[in-house]
Amino acid sequence: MTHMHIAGSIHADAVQGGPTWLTVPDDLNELDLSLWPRGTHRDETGRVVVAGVALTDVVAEHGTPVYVIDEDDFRSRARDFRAAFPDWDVYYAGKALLTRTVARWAAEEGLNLDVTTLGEMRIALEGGMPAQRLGFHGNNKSEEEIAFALAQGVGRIIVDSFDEIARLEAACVEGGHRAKVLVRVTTGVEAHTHEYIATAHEDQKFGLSIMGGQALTALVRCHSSQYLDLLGIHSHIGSQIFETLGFEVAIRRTMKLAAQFRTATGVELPELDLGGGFGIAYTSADTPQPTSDLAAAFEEMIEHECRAFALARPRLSLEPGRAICGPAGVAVYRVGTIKNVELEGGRTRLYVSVDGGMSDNIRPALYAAEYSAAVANRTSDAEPVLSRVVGKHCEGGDILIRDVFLPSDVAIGDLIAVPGAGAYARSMASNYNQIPKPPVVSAKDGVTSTMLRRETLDDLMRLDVGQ
Ligand SMILES: Cc1ncc(COP(=O)(O)O)c(C=O)c1O
Ligand SMILES: N[C@@H](CCCC[NH3+])C(=O)O
Repeated sequence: MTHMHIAGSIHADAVQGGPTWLTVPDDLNELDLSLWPRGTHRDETGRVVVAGVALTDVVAEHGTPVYVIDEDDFRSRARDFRAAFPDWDVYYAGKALLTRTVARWAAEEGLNLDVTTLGEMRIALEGGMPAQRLGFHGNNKSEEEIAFALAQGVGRIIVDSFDEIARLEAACVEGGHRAKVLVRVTTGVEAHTHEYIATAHEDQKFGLSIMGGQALTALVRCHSSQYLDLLGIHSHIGSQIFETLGFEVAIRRTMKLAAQFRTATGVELPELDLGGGFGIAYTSADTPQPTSDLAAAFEEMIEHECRAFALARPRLSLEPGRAICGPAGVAVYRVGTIKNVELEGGRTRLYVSVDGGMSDNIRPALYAAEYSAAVANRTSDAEPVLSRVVGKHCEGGDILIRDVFLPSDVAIGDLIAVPGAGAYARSMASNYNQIPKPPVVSAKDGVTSTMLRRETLDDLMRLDVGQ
């Protein structure tokens, strides 16, 4: 895979040996506050403080690597969505980060929850999210998962295939249930994001195609089913998206589909879900829109398309994941070894190895995703050097941050803090190289509390039941 910047990029002051968007920072000790949980700062001794807790103290208690989630930051972003989209339903996408505590925060902030598996459903329910506020997704829901969802009274199931519609109807017959459904469609939008996280183009596994006609057929099929209550259309165009153009096209095409459905059945669909995908800043080159601007743009598009197709405004919903939990999270690693590697042209690159890597954050390896970092335990007046933060796995591609400026005196034992780490890092973690997964700790008003404990080697050994 070629290296690409998957979000916005700037092309100023290209750094020799670095990507075009990277600039030499004026002051490494200064944190770019657009990347960190709200209120993050350095204290008088230079330590990075998140939610009133110095990361050195978090590490003293919980070790490294550790994921720290600022509770107030998470809640405030949830509230931003509620305030910006007051009469919409906001489903927090649990795949980004889900623990029972996180489910409780979402429930308390008035969010609903998007779940994709039995495991996510169980954690959501045990965290106190009422079943009727769950939206159940997935392109291959099992009979067991469907039966569980129906028995719990999950609020809506987003169907993704004709096979699933039949499976769902069979489960309704078997359990004596009815199911509320939305049909996930592909709008053909080529979202501007990494190929692996774009989901509205035709040639991929999710949804039923509007262009190919399957979306309308599925809607009519669900509408005529005696076991299903069809609520509407669901579209999710992809993730880490900065431009509203893709959403505009998706809104136009889903509204047109709703109009075609009305022509076919005489019925107007009551709901439209536009999915998630709102991008966040991982580096200073990323400039996401404020949630309120997004909302204004969405409202304008909806109003326009409703008028164009003479449709009543449907009940609307969104599914932001990353935009709520991503900026709330910071990953903290400890530096273990440092190598100065000579490159062509007499240049060198500092390889800084930390005690985690692709097992706790696969995003750089999977999507060439970029991050930034700061030394969290102290300030430094040393000059900035172009560095590469790498993990401890047996893969050359085990790179956490391909290009980042660190102080030239970065040393063994220093703490490297990575902002924007709340979404899709710990939730996508693996045990590659038999590395136990790191803990997730919440922080609020100077106090930390463990949400997910660190896995232990004993946990891993217990799985190995062979002789
Ligand atoms: C159906 C659906 N909804 C919502 C999301 C959440 O996306 P994001 O975290 O980018 O907001 C995803 C993941 O991309 C998804 O697949
Ligand atoms: N996991 C992806 C986004 C896709 C998520 C789910 N549809 C990421 O880290 O960016």
